[in-house]
Amino acid sequence: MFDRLGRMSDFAWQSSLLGACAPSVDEDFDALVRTELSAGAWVDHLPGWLQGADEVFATALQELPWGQRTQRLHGQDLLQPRLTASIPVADPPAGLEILPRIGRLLDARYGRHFERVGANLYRDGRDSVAWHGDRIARDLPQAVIAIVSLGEPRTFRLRPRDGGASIGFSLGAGDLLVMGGSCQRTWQHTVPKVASAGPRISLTYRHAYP
Ligand SMILES: O=C(O)CCC(=O)C(=O)O
Ligand SMILES: [Fe+2]
Repeated sequence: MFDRLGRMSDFAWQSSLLGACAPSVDEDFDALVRTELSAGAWVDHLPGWLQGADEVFATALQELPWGQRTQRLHGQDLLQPRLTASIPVADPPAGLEILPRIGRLLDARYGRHFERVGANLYRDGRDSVAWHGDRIARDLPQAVIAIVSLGEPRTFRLRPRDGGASIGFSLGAGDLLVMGGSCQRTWQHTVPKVASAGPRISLTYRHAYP
């Protein structure tokens, strides 16, 4: 797996040279669009919220403690088809000070205290996450999970847990997508495999689940 990661380091180094600008976000969340889903679930999308996403991508790729974890499927422990890392929002690695700034803005807007960032690295189109509701939030009546997308675009899909048509969002560099209400209980989401894709990192902000 690390040769796949190695190739990406070159990509990150190049994009940080090309696109360097100090990262910032729009504090007013102008241009945010909410989609009401069924059963009290909703999803917010704000394209291009984070300016300087390429620099954040490059730093996150270098500095986060990436690992490939296993998941139990049909009685077998299988490697997950993506790399992951988890850090406290308040204490990011050097160069990622934008992460707590984003956390404070999300806290204020969504009325939660986002404590941890779960980062996911989709090295190419073979990496993915299957249909799921986030386990930690599945038993809560209401939960908010905010995702900031970095790197190359990938499709993020949502579908009602009980069946029905899915809806898709193309998440590009700097996009914010927030799932709320009953979304983790009554809907599922996925980032499906695709024939070809460049590397993407998602930063998933999660609050405490008492
Ligand atoms: O990468 C994404 O946009 C989604 C990640 C996700 O659903 C998860 O980590 O639970
Ligand atoms: Fe998820």
